[in-house]
Amino acid sequence: MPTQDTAGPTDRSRDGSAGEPAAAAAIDVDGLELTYADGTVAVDGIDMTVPEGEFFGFLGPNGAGKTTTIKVFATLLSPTGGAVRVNGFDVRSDSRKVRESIGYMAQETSIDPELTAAENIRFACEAYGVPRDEQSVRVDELLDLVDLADVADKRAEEFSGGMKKRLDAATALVHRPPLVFLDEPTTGLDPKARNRLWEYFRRINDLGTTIFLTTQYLEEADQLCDRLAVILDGEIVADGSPSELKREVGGEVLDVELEGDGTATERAAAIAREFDAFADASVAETEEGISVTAETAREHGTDLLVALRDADVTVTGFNIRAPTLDDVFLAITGEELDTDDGEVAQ
Ligand SMILES: Nc1ncnc2c1ncn2[C@@H]1O[C@H](COP(=O)(O)OP(=O)(O)OP(=O)(O)O)[C@@H](O)[C@H]1O
Repeated sequence: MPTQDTAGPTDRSRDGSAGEPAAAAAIDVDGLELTYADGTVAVDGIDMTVPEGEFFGFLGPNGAGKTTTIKVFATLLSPTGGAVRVNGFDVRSDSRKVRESIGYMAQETSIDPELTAAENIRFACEAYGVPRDEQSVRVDELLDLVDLADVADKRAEEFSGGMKKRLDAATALVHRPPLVFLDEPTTGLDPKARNRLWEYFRRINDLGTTIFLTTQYLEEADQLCDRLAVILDGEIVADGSPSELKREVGGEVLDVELEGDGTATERAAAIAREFDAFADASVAETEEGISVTAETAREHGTDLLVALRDADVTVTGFNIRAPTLDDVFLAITGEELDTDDGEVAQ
């Protein structure tokens, strides 16, 4: 987000024209709505507050409204309803100040493949108005931060997908913004490259930077985020820390593996739903069989297995475990989060 004069590295002053006091929230959202020109309601009245220093996750399937929301925060789209303050500045009336105080890593990398790693960062320094005499130090610092110092003089076109993403993350940090937006930064990366990026994001957050991350990967949200919100069809349907959300699912999960086709699964699911010992259970059909989440899953799990056997359903395996974020998602939406991995890059 190029600007001429940026806020200094540690300058978090709020000298907005209205002279507002310093806000403790990095992001404050009140009734945000975003309807596109063609009438698509992408964001349908969301409220949220992200305190400074937090690692916040915005989780949802494709098309839920994550990118639209992040674009409003980064002032690339203007809200059609509600109010949003970022680093204390209003996104409508103070958009320049918002842009100066944030870093934004978009879904598509913004690096120039013909430039070297160091040149890409230096270019970003110019674009963000980092003073010339500070640029060399900044370039070295950031190359170190994302472990690209040893390939500083290599052209980005020679880099793997994961290295390009790391370089892209570095370019979003040249002006040392207190808040960084990461829009699905690991989509399409293999697990190893993904893990490495997580390390850098943790490092950036440990240095005090607030992070707002969108992801369709439940494990990513679970591993990284202090708190998260789940968005579905433009509305926030759950929020809290990963452990709070898991607790809300209630009880434990009994996974039952079944022999046979979909008919056996359907019958088993029907039996589990009507099973008296499982009040308020949620039952999902999975690839292997069924998953039953209930307060009494541990206590009465074997009773269900007996009931299944009595109904001639063959159980080939079972396991009782604590809920994961997948179960949270399943409980909220009734569907597993279908992640479209796309191409896999190293
Ligand atoms: N420029 C646009 N004009 C009209 N509708 C749009 C536009 N951009 C996005 N949408 C629609 O708005 C809704 C939310 O899209 P958005 O890209 O914000 O979702 P997302 O959660 O980021 O998904 P993805 O992971 O696919 O990017 C979708 O229905 C999408 O088709």
